Amino acid sequence: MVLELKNITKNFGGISALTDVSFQINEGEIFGLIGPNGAGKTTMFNVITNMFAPTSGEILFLGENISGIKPHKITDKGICRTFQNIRLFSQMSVLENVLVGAHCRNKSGVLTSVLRTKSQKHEEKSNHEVALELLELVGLSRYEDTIAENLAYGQQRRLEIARALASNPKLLLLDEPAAGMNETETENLFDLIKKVQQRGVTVLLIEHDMPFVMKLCDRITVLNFGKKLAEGTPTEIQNNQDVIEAYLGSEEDEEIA
Ligand SMILES: Nc1ncnc2c1ncn2[C@@H]1O[C@H](COP(=O)(O)OP(=O)(O)OP(=O)(O)O)[C@@H](O)[C@H]1O
Repeated sequence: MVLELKNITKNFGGISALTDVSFQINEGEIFGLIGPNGAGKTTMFNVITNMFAPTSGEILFLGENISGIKPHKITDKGICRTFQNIRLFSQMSVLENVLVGAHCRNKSGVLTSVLRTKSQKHEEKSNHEVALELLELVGLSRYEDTIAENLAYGQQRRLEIARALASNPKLLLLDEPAAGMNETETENLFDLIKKVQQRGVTVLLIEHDMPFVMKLCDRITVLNFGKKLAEGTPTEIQNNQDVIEAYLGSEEDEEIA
């Protein structure tokens, strides 16, 4: 098991964003976290990455309790995320963006950086190789020198995934990766996430595009008003009466089936 969330509750003042939510993600799964607006999905990502601590509950990553660990240490442990809004270094090149992500996997400290030791030069070389390989994976090889902000929207999203993968995560969290994408971009994203899975990375994603989620995910947890409403395979979720009612009752323009 890669991730185990045990009875997670998160309160913001009087608001309970998450109430007693538990679920587990197995190694190699693509796991979907869905639910109407305000259901608590992003809060769950923030709790997993320790942007803030849960009010109560436990997070186990590869069997280790990671509650309370600093966010940058979470990356070292092997969890990396993308955000709802694109957060690239817009004035840096495509390759440089991925190299920044690769920096997290380095062992060199400040002194070795200054002295440019043999081991650091070796690290730089291997970072460069890894970055090029990841650009190939996400289909951006020929844009390595392009300034990130000049990429098309779907390409920027794929670059974010390459940057996240550069830290060599075991678990990748994707927050609405298909948001704002056209049909072709969404299809490319689908293929990319499958390839990420084939590399042995476990994926947890939040997504509102229901056909995309249902086709892509191995299992899904549904949140509603901060509580777990259902969990199961895409088929089980699509046929779950509580889920259907929650979505029919929401004001969103999304359908579960
Ligand atoms: N930092 C915060 N401070 C106060 N309230 C918050 C904070 N973050 C989230 N909330 C509240 O927690 C609840 C859950 O929000 P959250 O953003 O996790 O939902 P969501 O499922 O990700 O929604 P969406 O699909 O719209 O992104 C909401 O009522 C929200 O207003």
